[in-house]
Parts: sequence; structure tokens; C-alpha cells
Amino acid sequence: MALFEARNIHKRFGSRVVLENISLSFEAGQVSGIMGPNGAGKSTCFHVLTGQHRPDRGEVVFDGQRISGLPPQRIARMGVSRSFQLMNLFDDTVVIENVMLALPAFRRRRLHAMSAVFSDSVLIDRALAVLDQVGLAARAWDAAASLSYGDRRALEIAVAVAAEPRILFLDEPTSGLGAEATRRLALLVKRLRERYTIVMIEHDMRFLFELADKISVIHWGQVIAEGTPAQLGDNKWVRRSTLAEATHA
Ligand SMILES: Nc1ncnc2c1ncn2[C@@H]1O[C@H](COP(=O)(O)OP(=O)(O)OP(=O)(O)O)[C@@H](O)[C@H]1O
Repeated sequence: MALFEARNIHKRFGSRVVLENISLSFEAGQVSGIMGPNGAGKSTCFHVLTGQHRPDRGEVVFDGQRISGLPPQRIARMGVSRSFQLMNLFDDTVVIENVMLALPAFRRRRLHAMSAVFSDSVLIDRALAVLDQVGLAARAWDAAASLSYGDRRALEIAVAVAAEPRILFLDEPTSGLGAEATRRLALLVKRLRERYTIVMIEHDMRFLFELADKISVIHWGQVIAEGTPAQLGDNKWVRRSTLAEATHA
């Protein structure tokens, strides 16, 4: 059975139906991708999967348990972590603090003063281990605001990873990144896939096709195609988009 499933999801805003009847499944240990044109409903779908939106019909099941309708914080505590399209970091702090605040051990200790947090070697070691996973351990004590755009994206992923998820949702991880930062992010996702089940929305087809085991194409609020990158290479919509991307590159 898949680790995570969406079954017959329907979502409308007022009279606008955004998701018609979406079914998706993500296998443990795989990287799954979601692609589709602007406005197809990908972000809405992500919001439904991770609990920010409640579906009007259908259900979301994680590890055999129905999670649709639960508050997003509860879903997160069950092991579902996500990054957001807009970076969501504390800029007036150091890099490691962003990670420490997201550690379950931090919440369990109920430490309120940051000075207490910084003298807690267990929290520091755990946060450093997380930063090491994303290649930022050497920047731990630097100001968060001093990071490059690519490193900020890696820190955002570290914050999602700090929650010790079983499944990691990444919302357009390459958005705003240049070629070099995108290449480094691809290496990071390859490292993270050893530990986590990953689902990502992505516009960069080259990135997605290099990393994903399975890709679902969403269009008009429906899944119009699904398969391995090799299987999707022949899909009419995918070929058109790849061609468009190549001619704009
Ligand atoms: N909270 C909302 N209220 C009303 N309409 C919304 C809301 N959220 C999204 N929509 C509409 O739903 C449609 C799908 O939006 P969504 O952001 O899910 O698409 P997307 O595939 O992620 O697009 P993009 O690739 O541009 O990010 C759009 O027409 C959008 O205007």
C-alpha cells in the first residue's frame, strides 16, 4: 500500500471548481513529482494534501490513517512536513536558530528564553545534524539574512526536515534559483531521498525528470497523465511543455 494517498479529492472556492476528482498515491522511499500549467490547481492540491485546505469531497490517507479534516499542525506532528513557495524564515536570527525552533525536542522542552535554547547541547547537536543533511553546518552561526538565495532554500528544507518527517512536501523548490543553485538543490534532493519520501510540485521539467520516480500531470483540476519520466516522455502535453521550455532556455 502507498504511504500517502489522496482519493477522489474535490475542492471548490465559491462557484470555481479547482480540483475535480484528484486521486494520487505516493510510495514510501520514492520521489514523486506533480507538474502542470499555471493555475492547474497544483498548489491547491498541495494545500489539501497537507491540511491547509479541507477537501469538499474525498479523503487523504497517510500510512493507513485518514488525515483530511485534521488541523495542519496535527498532520505535521504525524510526520508530514512541507516547505512553502514563499520562504518562511526568521531573518533577524542565526541560521541554526531557524532549525532549533522547528525541532520536536525544542517543543517538548518548552524553553521560552532563547538563551536557554543556546545552552542546550542536545538541541544544538540535533540542529547541527539537520544542517549537515542540507550542507549548511558550516554556516550554522551566520546571520540567516546573509545566506544566498539557494542556501536559504536549503535552510527552508532543513526547517521542514527538523520536524523529523516521514514524508516531505516541497512546493516549487527551484523557484527563483539560478542554474548553479538548481544543480546544488538537485544534489541535495538526491541525498534527502535516501532518508525521506519526497513529493514536489515543480515547474522545472529537467529538474523533475532527473529526480522523480513518478510524475503526475495535473491539468483542469484533474490528473491527466501519470507515470515514470520515461513513460511520460511520450505524453503530448509533456512534450509540448518540454519543447516550450527548451525554446525559452
Ligand atoms: N483561496 C482561494 N480562493 C479562490 N480561488 C483560489 C484560491 N486558491 C486558488 N484559487 C484559484 O484556483 C486556481 C488554481 O490555483 P493554484 O494556485 O492551485 O494553481 P497552480 O497550478 O498551483 O498554479 P501556479 O503554477 O501558477 O502556482 C486558480 O484559478 C486560483 O485563482
